[in-house]
Amino acid sequence: MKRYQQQFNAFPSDYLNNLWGEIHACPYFAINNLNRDFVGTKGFSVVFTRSHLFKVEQQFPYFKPYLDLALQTNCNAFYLNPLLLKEGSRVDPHIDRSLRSYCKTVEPPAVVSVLYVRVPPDMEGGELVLRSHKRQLGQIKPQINTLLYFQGDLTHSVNAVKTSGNRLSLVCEQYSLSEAELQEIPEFTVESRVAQSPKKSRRYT
Ligand SMILES: O=C(O)CCC(=O)C(=O)O
Ligand SMILES: [Fe+2]
Repeated sequence: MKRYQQQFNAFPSDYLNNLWGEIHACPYFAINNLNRDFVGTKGFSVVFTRSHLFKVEQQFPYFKPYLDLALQTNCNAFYLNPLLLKEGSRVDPHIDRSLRSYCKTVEPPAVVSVLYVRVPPDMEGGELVLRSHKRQLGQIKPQINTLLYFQGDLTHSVNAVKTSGNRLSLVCEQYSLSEAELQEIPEFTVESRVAQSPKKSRRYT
């Protein structure tokens, strides 16, 4: 694969509207606690292995068309997250490696797929910047209904959104793990601030 590639007009437009509605209606959809790099964003995450793809499709049927198209056959573990940015939100430079909380030795994903579900018209800011060893490879201006794939070991960031409106992307980190690593990954679990038990959730009082 090239370092990144884009597939334009990936889905029928009613699918994007459906995704938008379903993600907002989902009880897990809440202020993100992904990590400090995600500033002012909302979302939730579904962690699953290929053997439990059927569970994702059962519990979140609206993700199925995306998964059917975007999942790579050589990958066996996935971290799927809808991500909402509004005016002032940004994502600081990082390499996706969300499965590290389950398995310390995990390498970055083989590939990351991103579908742009909604983007404010005439959005200023909000570009995805891809880098390899400090060298900028591309600055991608999100377009609705574009499915982007990028090599999973690239450092990337999202510039602060300067326009009002919503930038919703559906991101999937796709890993090709060894059998031993795969044992450490939950077969199916949802991560959300909403799903945290009262004991675990931090309170700022
Ligand atoms: O929405 C994007 O363009 C990328 C978001 C991102 O980097 C992530 O969710 O890890
Ligand atoms: Fe990322």
